[in-house]
Amino acid sequence: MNAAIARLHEMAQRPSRRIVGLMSGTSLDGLDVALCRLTGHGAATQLALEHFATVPYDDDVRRRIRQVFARGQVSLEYLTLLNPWLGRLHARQLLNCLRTWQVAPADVDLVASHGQTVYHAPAHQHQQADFAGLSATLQLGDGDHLAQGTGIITVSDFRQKHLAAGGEGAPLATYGDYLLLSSSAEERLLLNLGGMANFTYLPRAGADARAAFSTDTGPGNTLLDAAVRAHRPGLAYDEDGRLARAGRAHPGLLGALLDHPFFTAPLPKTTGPELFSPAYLAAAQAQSGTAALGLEDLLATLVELSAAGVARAVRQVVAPGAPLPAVYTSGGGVHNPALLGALGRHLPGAAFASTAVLGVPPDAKEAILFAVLANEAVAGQPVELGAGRQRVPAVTMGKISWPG
Ligand SMILES: Nc1ncnc2c1ncn2[C@@H]1O[C@H](COP(=O)(O)OP(=O)(O)OP(=O)(O)O)[C@@H](O)[C@H]1O
Ligand SMILES: CC(=O)N[C@H]1[C@@H]2OC[C@@H](O2)[C@@H](O)[C@@H]1O[C@H](C)C(=O)O
Repeated sequence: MNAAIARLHEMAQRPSRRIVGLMSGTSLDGLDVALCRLTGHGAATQLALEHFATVPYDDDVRRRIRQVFARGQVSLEYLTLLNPWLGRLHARQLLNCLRTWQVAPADVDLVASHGQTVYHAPAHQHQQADFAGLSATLQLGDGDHLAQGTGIITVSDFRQKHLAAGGEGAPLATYGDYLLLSSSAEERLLLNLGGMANFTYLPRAGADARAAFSTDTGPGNTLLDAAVRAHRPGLAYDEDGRLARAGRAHPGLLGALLDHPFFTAPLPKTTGPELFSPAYLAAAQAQSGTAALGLEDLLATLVELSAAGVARAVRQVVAPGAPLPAVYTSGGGVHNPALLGALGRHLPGAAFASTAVLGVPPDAKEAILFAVLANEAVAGQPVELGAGRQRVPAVTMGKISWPG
């Protein structure tokens, strides 16, 4: 028998596994690395986060990814080269983390690698008549290169199975959120404020699991970051929302931005920077006569847009007058008081807390979720949330690469 298959068989039967989750999100800020001890599987999964770090990308890495990121037309040669290059980069970044943490690669059971999304094309968003009705998504950072570069069996490319089973390839947070964070005490909304904003709705544990699902709600930080970069080259984002807090939202521009069918489309839905791009912003500015708006007012408006997108989606889940579920926030947006303030205004009466109070550090959550998916791929069963009603297919996800 292949030694890697024997190792997989052995680790699948063990009570616990040590899995490192890797996530490189749409903000291109760096690689999130979460070393997890996962005990059990399915509803019995228990998480102990041993270490977490975000390894920042330098300007050269960001420049290379931006050559293809969310672009309709790219050099096919460049894209082909970027795939193994990112796999090797992520392998080196992971090995550096393990060295710092004094963990031997041989003591890690699995790498769970999301890779870098470079294009997300849900059926409702792309305009390719040849592929009408087909959803697709592409993540780079090849798993074989990670396995070969680290010597650790690697699970990668999680989104393809979700697509193959009828989903949009995202959000995948549903599964891990459901397994780790359902509560019998309360209904929950787990709100992730990354480049895109998305949430998972969790009914009370023990109630009808078929109600659990995740959806994107629109932009999170992506347009804020793009505006800051355009007006203040050298700055990556609006630190602590200082610029946005100094501005006033422009109602005409906000109205033009919200006047997009994405915001009224039924849930669940996914999107990305392909739609919520500088071109979308420029069109709304032209329509509202706000092309010359100052940066502070522009950011104040974009913060309102992100919060309004979240609130509109929440209102599609929660019946009018019904109490709002408890909201737990994660992602880089938790560090932006302007965004949190806007959310408070758009969802009055909601109780907000960070996922940290649930034992999941907000910056580490997405990397942890991929470790959970890899744990299910090896030791679990397809997570059954109900017959695909909310496009949450009952599948295990990820492709397995072994070294050697
Ligand atoms: N101190 C801060 N003040 C304001 N904004 C911040 C701060 N720290 C992080 N952010 C925002 O968070 C972003 C990074 O968020 P995160 O790492 O969650 O995104 P991501 O995982 O790349 O996105 P996605 O979840 O869409 O894939 C930054 O680009 C910035 O906009
Ligand atoms: C295609 C893709 O990479 N989507 C990401 C992105 O970042 C946030 C949002 O858009 C979400 O849909 C998803 O990531 C999380 C981890 C998910 O799948 O749940």
